[in-house]
Formats: sequence, structure tokens, C-alpha cells
Amino acid sequence: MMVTGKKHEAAAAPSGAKLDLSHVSKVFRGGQGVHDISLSLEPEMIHGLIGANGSGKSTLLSLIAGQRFADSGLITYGGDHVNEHAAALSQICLVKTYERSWENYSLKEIFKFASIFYPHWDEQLASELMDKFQLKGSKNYQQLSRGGQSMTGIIKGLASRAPLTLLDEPVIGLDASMREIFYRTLLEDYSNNPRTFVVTTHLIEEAENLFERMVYIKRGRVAFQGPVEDFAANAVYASGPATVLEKLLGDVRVLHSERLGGKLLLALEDLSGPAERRMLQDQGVELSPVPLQKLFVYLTLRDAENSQGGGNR
Ligand SMILES: Nc1ncnc2c1ncn2[C@@H]1O[C@H](COP(=O)(O)OP(=O)(O)OP(=O)(O)O)[C@@H](O)[C@H]1O
Repeated sequence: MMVTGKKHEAAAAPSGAKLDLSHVSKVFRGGQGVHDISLSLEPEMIHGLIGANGSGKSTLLSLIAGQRFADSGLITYGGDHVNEHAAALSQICLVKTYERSWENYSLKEIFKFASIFYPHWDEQLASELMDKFQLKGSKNYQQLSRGGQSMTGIIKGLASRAPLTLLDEPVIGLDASMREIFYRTLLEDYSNNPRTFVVTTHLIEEAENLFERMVYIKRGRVAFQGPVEDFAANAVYASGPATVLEKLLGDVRVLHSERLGGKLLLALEDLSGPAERRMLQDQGVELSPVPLQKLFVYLTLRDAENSQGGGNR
């Protein structure tokens, strides 16, 4: 995706602070929530936060933004405890999927409040985005479509220029062209004003090019954190003669299987190394990468099937 555009003239946001979570837990009645999460998010990167429905993404974001208190553990931003330092909070902008506190307010009022709260607010960017999304300042948040409500959140998130911006499912309800506007604007603004983003989404295929780092949450625990490439590196599609690949069916490493005539397609995790890859290729099996979205779907389905047990990821 091309990233071009002019620089906006808002006050430069201090960037580069690190977010650290140490043994953070928040457990709701029923046992769900987040459990013993330790994470360090490198500054000035776009981090993807992915996980199945109910895995704890929104809970984690609200803890980071200081909007919930953890039962245990410590969250610091630039060394300051997020629940105790108002200064740290004005540097962190959380955009929720739906903002109850915005009900009864017009967009003009919402952005006015935001401009007071966020010291690096960029009015010019906010008004450009309102034009791009064809939003009127006089409209009430509640009167907007689901997509319009997401656009309002996106404008708050981007125009806040907060050094740490947390976007919880920002593209819900947006059609394909509006999602494209969002992805392009995010990249453009990030490149002109580097800062840290954490973005959750279920549309991984679309967003994967945005992400430099990824955190994968499984049932409230961090199952993976690191570069996106590393997440997918150990999985491979193997497509070839059923007679060869059938021997692997039943192997715990098989994430997915599909028959196509006399051929079998397997998604395999953790092939033991180049020797095993060569051995399969010598028998007419083609190996290719598993797209991130597919891998996520296979892992999530396996997780749901084995919810009593536990895999590595
Ligand atoms: N206030 C609450 N009281 C009780 N349980 C809660 C509360 N908030 C969240 N939970 C539970 O905690 C778990 C994690 O919820 P959370 O909203 O963080 O998941 P999520 O990964 O954001 O899900 P989704 O992708 O569906 O938005 C879920 O099982 C949810 O039902």
C-alpha cells in the first residue's frame, strides 16, 4: 500500500514510551477474563491483537487504558502506573467498539471534548476525516449507522495523535471502500507521525499488512507475541497424492485437511525441519505458506475442539 501525504501541524506527540504488563489478571465471575499476562509492546509500531471471540482482547485494552482495574499485576506506560498517573492516561487513547458515554452528544461536541482531553489533538486531521467519511458535525452519535459510529471512533483515535492508540475492532460496520480509507489513513498518519498502535480485528487478511508485531490471545492468555512472520513460519500447506499424505492424517500437527479428487491438502504445524520438507517434496508434495487468516481460523477451531486440553499456540 502506498503511503503518501502531507504532514499535519499539530503539536508533536512525545513518542517512544514502552508499555509493560507484568503478570496482569482480571478475572470475571465465571472464570473468564485475562490471566497472568506479561507483555512488553515496543514503541512506534503497529501491533495486531488477535484472538477468538471472548478471548479477552477488549478486557486487555480497557486495562491498558486504565479504564478497568486489574485484580493483580502491574501495567506501566513509560514507567508510570496507568491507573495512578493522569498524565499517562492523556497519552493513551482507547477507541471502543461502541462508546456509551457518547450517546446524546453530537459529533461536534464529542470531538470538542476529545480536543480538550488529548494534548496532541489534530483538528485539521479530524475535519479532513469527517469529509472523507461524509460525516456531519451536527449528527448525534446515536443517530449514526454502525459504520458511522466506527468512523467516529476512528476519527477520535487518529486525531488524538495519542502516543499509544488502542483501536478495538475499528472497522466494524464499514464497507470495503471505507475500510480502505481507514487502512490508508492509518498508515499515512503513522508514517508522518510515528506512534504506537494496538489494533484488534477479526478481518486479519485485510489488516495483516498493517501489523508489524502480533499478540495472539487464547482464552485470556498470551499464546504468541512477536513478528507476524514468526507466527506463520511454522505452518505449511502440503498438497499432493493422497497415498503419501494419508499417512499423516491423525498426526497432532494436522490443523486442517481437505480432499480434492486423488489429492489431499493438509495444513501442517511444526514440520520437523528441512529433512521432512524434502522427504515430502521428493514424493510429489507441494509445500506453500498458510495465509495468516486461515492459520488463525484453524488454530481457533482446534482450540474450540480441544477446549479441555491445550496446544502450544
Ligand atoms: N463485565 C464483565 N462481566 C463478566 N464477564 C465479562 C465482562 N466483560 C467481559 N467478560 C467476559 O470475559 C471474556 C473476555 O471478553 P472480551 O470482551 O475481553 O473478549 P474479546 O476477545 O474482546 O471478544 P470479541 O472478539 O467477541 O469482542 C468473555 O468471556 C466475556 O464474556
